[in-house]
Amino acid sequence: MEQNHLFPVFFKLDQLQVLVVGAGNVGCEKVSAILQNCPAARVTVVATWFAPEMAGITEGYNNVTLVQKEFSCGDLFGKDLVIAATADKELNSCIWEKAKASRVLINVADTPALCDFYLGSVVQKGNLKIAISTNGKSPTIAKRLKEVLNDAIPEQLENVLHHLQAIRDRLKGDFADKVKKLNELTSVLVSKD
Ligand SMILES: C[C@@]1(CC(=O)O)c2cc3[nH]c(cc4nc(cc5[nH]c(cc(n2)[C@H]1CCC(=O)O)[C@@](C)(CC(=O)O)[C@@H]5CCC(=O)O)C(CC(=O)O)=C4CCC(=O)O)c(CCC(=O)O)c3CC(=O)O
Ligand SMILES: NC(=O)C1=CN([C@@H]2O[C@H](COP(=O)(O)OP(=O)(O)OC[C@H]3O[C@@H](n4cnc5c(N)ncnc54)[C@H](O)[C@@H]3O)[C@@H](O)[C@H]2O)C=CC1
Repeated sequence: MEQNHLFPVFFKLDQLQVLVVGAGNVGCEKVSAILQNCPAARVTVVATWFAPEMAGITEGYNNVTLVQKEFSCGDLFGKDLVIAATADKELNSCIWEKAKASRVLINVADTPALCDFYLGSVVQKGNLKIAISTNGKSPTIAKRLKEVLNDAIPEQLENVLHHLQAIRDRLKGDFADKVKKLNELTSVLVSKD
């Protein structure tokens, strides 16, 4: 079977600078996804025009800056991640070239080959977060699977996480002891009986 070789990580976007170029449907979706996951994300959106929805999506977020202008190389300065979401293929690959030259990680929304990273479909239940990727095969299936998992995961899991954190903080002994105790305590979750 083919395998998905993407390596998943969870970014702290309140400690990083994100640039989104383009504020049409796709730019709006990406900014919305970022803010739903990390309301304190530091985001700059550069676009020649802004879809009206962008105002609503970013309203009240003083960590988001909207700049109406054409993209220029200087926009990448000080950025950690870039999402190119313009409908102009040539411009997207120009942004890609400049990002690579500056060693800024880039996602070109319409061109998987020019993505250093993909956005995932995200299940969120309190402190739990599950990111789903189909290796770019079908984002729609990722979205559906998110809905299935969202329904399947009980709300009470949040309580379990809080209790486990309290136990984890209280456990004495060395690292190996703690690992053993925590594994014993949670074994019931995966027992076959
Ligand atoms: C490779 C990737 C790169 C990236 O964007 O990061 C990528 C690429 C492309 N998406 C396209 C289309 C659509 N994308 C969505 C939706 C989502 N797309 C997302 C991620 C990713 N999309 C990355 C792979 C993730 C993986 O590994 O599975 C999600 C999960 C996360 C997010 O974007 O936040 C989010 C669901 C969020 C949610 O709700 O849970 C829908 C459905 C919808 O909106 O309902 C459609 C229309 C239906 C269709 O075309 O399938 C096109 C064609 C563009 C065109 O034809 O013009 C390309 C380009 C191509 O494939 O060549
Ligand atoms: N990865 C994904 O999830 C998906 C990707 N796409 C792709 O994403 C791309 C964007 O699609 P839409 O948002 O619908 O396009 P759109 O035409 O609605 O918006 C394009 C945006 O780019 C901006 N822009 C254009 N030239 C610019 C420049 N020189 N400098 C700064 N900003 C500039 C415009 O001002 C506008 O805000 C398309 O190529 C589309 O195929 C489409 C659907 C899903």
